[in-house]
Amino acid sequence: MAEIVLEQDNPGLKSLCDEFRANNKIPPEKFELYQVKRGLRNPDGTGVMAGLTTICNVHGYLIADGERIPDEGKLTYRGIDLRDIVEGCIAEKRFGFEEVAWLLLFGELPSTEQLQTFCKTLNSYRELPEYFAEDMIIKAPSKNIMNKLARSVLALYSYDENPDDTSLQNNMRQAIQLIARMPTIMTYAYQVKRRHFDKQSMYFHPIDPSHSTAQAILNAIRPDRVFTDEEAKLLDLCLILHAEHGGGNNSTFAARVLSSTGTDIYSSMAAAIGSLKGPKHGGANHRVMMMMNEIMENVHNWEDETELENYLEKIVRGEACDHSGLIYGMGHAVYTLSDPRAVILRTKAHKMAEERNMLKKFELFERVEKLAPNAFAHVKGEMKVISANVDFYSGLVYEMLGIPSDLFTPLFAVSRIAGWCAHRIEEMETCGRIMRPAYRSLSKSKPYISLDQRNAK
Ligand SMILES: CC(=O)SCCNC(=O)CCNC(=O)[C@H](O)C(C)(C)COP(=O)(O)OP(=O)(O)OC[C@H]1O[C@@H](n2cnc3c(N)ncnc32)[C@H](O)[C@@H]1OP(=O)(O)O
Ligand SMILES: O=C([O-])CC(=O)C(=O)O
Repeated sequence: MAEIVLEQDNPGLKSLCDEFRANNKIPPEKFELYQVKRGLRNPDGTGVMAGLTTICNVHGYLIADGERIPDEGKLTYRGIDLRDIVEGCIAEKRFGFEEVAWLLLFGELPSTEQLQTFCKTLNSYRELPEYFAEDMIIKAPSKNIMNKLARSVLALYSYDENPDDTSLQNNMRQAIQLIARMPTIMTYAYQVKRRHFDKQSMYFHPIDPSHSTAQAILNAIRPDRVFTDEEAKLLDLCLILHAEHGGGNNSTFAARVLSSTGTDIYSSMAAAIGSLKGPKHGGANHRVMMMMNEIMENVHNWEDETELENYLEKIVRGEACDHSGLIYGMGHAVYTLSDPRAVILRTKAHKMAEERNMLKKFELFERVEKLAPNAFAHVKGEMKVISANVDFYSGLVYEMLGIPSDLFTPLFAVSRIAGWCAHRIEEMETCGRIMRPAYRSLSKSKPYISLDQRNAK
């Protein structure tokens, strides 16, 4: 008998899938019957309470008489309203991402001296270990930068003399080094991807130790290393907005689940990166731009709301775009009326679009944001309150900053690693019990049949 050719559309592979389908059915009603919290959600859609945290609070609804009442979203880092952090940094004309990373890790805003020391420390760790770029990034390029980020973070284990020590001191050292190195890994991986897959020039500019995280990124991805202070501050704002979102978002939860086993930081951060890559999570910012490009190509009159809504309905029916049935950048597990990060990004995108003569495109985004809930309601028959999430406008802002789409989701990871590390440390220092939920088994007991008897059937 020949072996099965493991290639797309091969009949042998298809028959394996038929075998799987025939033996692996779980009727959807069983979830209700056994009161299984599908997606770890309560019947009203709220998340199952899985832990306690002092790092962040995500507010998206009110509960009255046991019902979820939609509300404007509010996000606080260590108790401080995200909007106040953003406004504070803008008012003082400062970069804010490093301050936020400190706040998330340690629990209080830093003093000037603490902030300066922290920035210097980050800058002194931006360079990767000797031969890391050559051996881990250049030699094995990946067309997906998130994949390369995860692999590189995991590989850092081999370059760490003390990788498995999970004491607070060692976790803190590793966390700060990772926050410092993520931009370098991301930009190197991007350069190698350009050269290898896109057949373009690759450049490794020297790292400037005086740069903030946002400046370091622009310095590394611009061929001429030129960028304005306004551009760097805008990227910094995006990093602030993406740094943290509570313990329950999928990637942070993944980091916490792995950390609860006592495994090393590199394993838990690689898992979080893998989670964030998913199109229902951080990967949505890339999908939004793909979806909007398709809308721009297929909707004849961008100002015709009926034509646009019809197209959005096609997307929800799974007949257009990636056929997932999702309008990317819309909806959220917690937020209902608004995601505060999307509100800030919309304002920024509007201003940038005015300055760059791109208002027509921005207004199309706004129209999609307005019409998506109707399209969703018409197709699904549900009047669910959905609004734009953080991923809806971020790609547009990055695009206007000249940042390639390859980096949209990786930039999310470069920022969110601050939150992931804070949660890992909190999990290990304050919880200390392995996460181990249960799965109800639906399998029926059956005897083992010997190979001869099976063949005789
Ligand atoms: C940083 C972030 O992770 S932000 C989120 C980024 N993700 C996206 O933008 C992808 C599009 N949005 C979605 O897929 C969802 O809204 C999520 C993943 C964000 C939240 O999912 P849930 O909490 O399960 O959403 P919720 O309970 O509100 O939705 C339930 C139903 O509405 C559907 N739905 C929710 N949002 C959308 C959407 N944008 N487009 C189409 N259908 C949607 C869900 O698929 C689900 O349908 P089903 O019951 O037939 O399976
Ligand atoms: O909270 C979530 O489920 C997803 C999200 O917005 C984030 O992680 O920023």
